[in-house]
Amino acid sequence: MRYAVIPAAGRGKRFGAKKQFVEVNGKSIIEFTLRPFQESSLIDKIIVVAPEEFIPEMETRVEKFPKVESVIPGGCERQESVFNGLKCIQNRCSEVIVHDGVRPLIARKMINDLISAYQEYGVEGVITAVKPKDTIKVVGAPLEGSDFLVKETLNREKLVLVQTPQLFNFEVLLECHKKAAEEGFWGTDDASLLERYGYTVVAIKGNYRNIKITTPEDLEIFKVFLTQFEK
Ligand SMILES: Nc1ccn([C@@H]2O[C@H](COP(=O)(O)OP(=O)(O)OP(=O)(O)O)[C@@H](O)[C@H]2O)c(=O)n1
Ligand SMILES: C[C@](O)(CO)[C@H](O)COP(=O)(O)O
Repeated sequence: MRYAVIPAAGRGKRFGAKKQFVEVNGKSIIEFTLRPFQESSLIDKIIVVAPEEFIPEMETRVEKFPKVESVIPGGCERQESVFNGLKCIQNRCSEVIVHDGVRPLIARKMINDLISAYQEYGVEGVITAVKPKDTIKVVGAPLEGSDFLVKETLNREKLVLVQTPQLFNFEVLLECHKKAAEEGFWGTDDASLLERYGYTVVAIKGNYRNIKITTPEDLEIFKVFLTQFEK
């Protein structure tokens, strides 16, 4: 059984609102995100993770997606929200795709590519990533009046910008989440937990259009990409 766990329990501090519920053309961001999972024949069930006090609102938003098995409460951090999702499908799932609720431009092809790569490479995790286009520097505490003190420049040929969806062997991901919780380790994505505990993760090409709506300008970019998506 292949589940998708969709963490959508963020508070939207950087955006200034719960962006998963923001509407564009009469549809909320979470609805855009769920559609390809609902329509994919390769996904059996979906778990949506929501802020506890917004579970009723989320349940209304997901009514038109019959694959959504349940809407469950999230935690303080994204990692805790995903962990809650994993715990509720324990013993019923062999593979799990984790995808941010606020990456609404995921295409069905990306889900297919991820699953094909997982089957082809036989590794514990497959993620999606794109190459950085800008120069990336490490910074330290700012000098007075500046924003950052520049320390060094990284070789971008060795870097990728990681997206979701990410696909994992369910038991491995659950075990890694348990260990991380015990150790108090917090990763900014799920693959970082597998890396920490010695499992193999490979990356396949993501898509520059698969943006994460984080700050208000991302919503403007989403609207532009959406017009192209729907053409
Ligand atoms: N405790 C949390 C925090 C985040 N998320 C989800 O993880 C994804 C990526 O999180 P992010 O973009 O950081 O969203 P927010 O946490 O809402 O943003 P901020 O950090 O600005 O509050 C989003 O789908 C978000 O809803 C979650 O399920 N539980
Ligand atoms: C998981 C993720 O989308 C990969 O890029 C990202 O790390 C989530 O970060 P956020 O700060 O929780 O939005």
